Amino acid sequence: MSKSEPLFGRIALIGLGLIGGSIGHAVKRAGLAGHVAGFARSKETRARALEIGFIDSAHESAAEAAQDADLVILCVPVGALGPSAKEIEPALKKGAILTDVGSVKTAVVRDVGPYVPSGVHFIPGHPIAGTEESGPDAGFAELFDNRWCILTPVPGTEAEAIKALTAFWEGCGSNVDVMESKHHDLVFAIVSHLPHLIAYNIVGTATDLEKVTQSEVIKYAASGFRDFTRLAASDPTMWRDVFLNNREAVLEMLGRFSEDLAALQRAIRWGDGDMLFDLFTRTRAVRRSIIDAGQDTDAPNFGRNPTHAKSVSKK
Ligand SMILES: NC(=O)C1=CN([C@@H]2O[C@H](COP(=O)(O)OP(=O)(O)OC[C@H]3O[C@@H](n4cnc5c(N)ncnc54)[C@H](O)[C@@H]3O)[C@@H](O)[C@H]2O)C=CC1
Ligand SMILES: O=C(O)C(=O)Cc1ccc(O)cc1
Repeated sequence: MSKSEPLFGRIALIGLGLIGGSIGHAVKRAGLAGHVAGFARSKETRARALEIGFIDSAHESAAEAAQDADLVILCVPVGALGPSAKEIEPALKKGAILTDVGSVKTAVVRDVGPYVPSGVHFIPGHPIAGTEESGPDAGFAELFDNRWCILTPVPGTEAEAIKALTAFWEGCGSNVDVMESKHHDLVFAIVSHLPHLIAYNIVGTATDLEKVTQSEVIKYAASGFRDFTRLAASDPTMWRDVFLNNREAVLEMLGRFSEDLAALQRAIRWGDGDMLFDLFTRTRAVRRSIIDAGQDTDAPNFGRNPTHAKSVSKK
């Protein structure tokens, strides 16, 4: 990513964890802003963000960080987006773009929408990139490279504002798609939210088993189970908020999933090998399609902080 004329004079990051931090790093890498202002609730997080250098100024209130900003990005858990928007409402300047990075979109339109002053362009967003880590040290500039970022503007949003936010995410390394918020929530219920729920559940079930001790689960964990433990290590607050705020779509997908699981249960009970073989053949092809589409989960930066990877390999 080469540096060019900044797209925005002042950017405000509200929330300085994995996503806020990664945006800060990506902005610095590509020179997308003249100044990056940051807000986090804790003094330690603000100090750490300044020390790492992904923000230029740290502020004790979200409103102070958002003051005079051309682009304000809410990077807090979904349940905290509404209260954060309420807090910054009086500080937002006319013509500014307000966006977020929440994993759920319909609830964000509902919760943030009422606090958008006239003349401010509100465009909900969702970068499809992340890891199981959180906090200011988890962020890294490459997180968004070749990943999708979905924008879900409400009808009537100015095209120029959507264009500017698209250019921003492209500057961070992403490819941008636009879709309707309800559709977004349905798609991500199956490709992201349900997989996390299944991971939380299987890891919970395994560690609850009476006859298999927790130490045996840890000792003999095969790679399939290990993959689930990575997802199940994701931030509890973030994922609680995702499930509480995408309830309908997740329950819809969970209903379908349970029916399909019952069919598998029946096939195993009745020794229906053909059914099992046919399904496993179809699912194997899906993995190949993902890799062919360039979304290779084994790519070096998928779900990995390269800084951490380096420090681990040095040991
Ligand atoms: N972690 C991931 O893989 C991805 C997360 N997202 C979304 O990004 C957002 C942020 O997630 P992360 O950066 O991963 O989380 P994080 O836990 O690393 O950072 C969250 C930040 O929000 C602050 N915060 C937490 N509760 C707050 C509250 N009630 N009021 C004000 N500030 C609060 C924290 O102090 C921290 O600065 C979430 O909405 C999540 O759905 C989107 C894509 C991927
Ligand atoms: O770590 C993983 O495997 C992820 O799935 C990352 C992720 C988590 C939540 C999102 O809304 C988008 C991406």
